Amino acid sequence: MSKIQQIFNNNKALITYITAGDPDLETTKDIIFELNNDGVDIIEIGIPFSDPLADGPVIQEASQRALKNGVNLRKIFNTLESIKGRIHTPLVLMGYYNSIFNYGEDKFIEDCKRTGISGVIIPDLPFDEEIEFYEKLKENGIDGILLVAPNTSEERLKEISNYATGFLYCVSLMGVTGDSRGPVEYINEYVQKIRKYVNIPLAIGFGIDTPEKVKLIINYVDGIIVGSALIKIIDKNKENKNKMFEEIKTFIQNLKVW
Ligand SMILES: O=P(O)(O)OC[C@@H](O)[C@@H](O)c1c[nH]c2ccccc12
Repeated sequence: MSKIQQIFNNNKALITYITAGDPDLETTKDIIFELNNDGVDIIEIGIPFSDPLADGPVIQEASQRALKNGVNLRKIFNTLESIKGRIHTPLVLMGYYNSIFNYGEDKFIEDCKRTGISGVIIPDLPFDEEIEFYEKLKENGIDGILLVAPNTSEERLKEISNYATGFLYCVSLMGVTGDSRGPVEYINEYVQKIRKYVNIPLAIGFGIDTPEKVKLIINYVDGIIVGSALIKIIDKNKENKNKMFEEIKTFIQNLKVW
């Protein structure tokens, strides 16, 4: 059982997303330590990209800020290398396929392994577009985390169940990240449909930004993913890191309603 899957043993998981290099990589490092100490269960680290199709304005802007700072995958891996062994929370790298393709798939996998990355999420790379890549990840002990959306067919869920590892990322609505309409009222039905075919943990993300929302959905799922709301806290406090870490701590504590 992978490190990620173990997290879900008798435990609901709080998964948080940050964009690497926003506001800068040194701060990203400190934020990772903070989240690690605050009891976050899995940390998603986003590779900034110029054309982030699935992202709403908050994460788009975080990406822009990071890119302006010259952040790239090589520098992200260097940062990860420097904290290796000091973080117990599993780390998941999330990025668009273009960044990984340009970096080189094999080099990417090697560097994930070298820096202790537990999983990878590539929202624009369905498993059957690059089966070999996903198999290579698995051979190297890295979970290739797949996504489903409310319009994913039962046929497709069946196929996905053969490949999905770690947890399944269930997008809460047809939209982009940070869409505060999510999660939707049909969460119970949505999750039950998926569970008919998929027997790994289900985590839901997109639009989860308050403890009230978490309370509404936590009983149906195995984990929740929070991104934009955290990015807002980081951006708002970028001139005062102590305040940033204080606010992150409180935010995380309040989200853990279970
Ligand atoms: O920002 P939100 O609405 O809290 O959703 C999580 C999301 O940010 C994170 O998992 C994510 C960031 N970029 C993505 C692209 C596709 C899918 C998911 C993501």
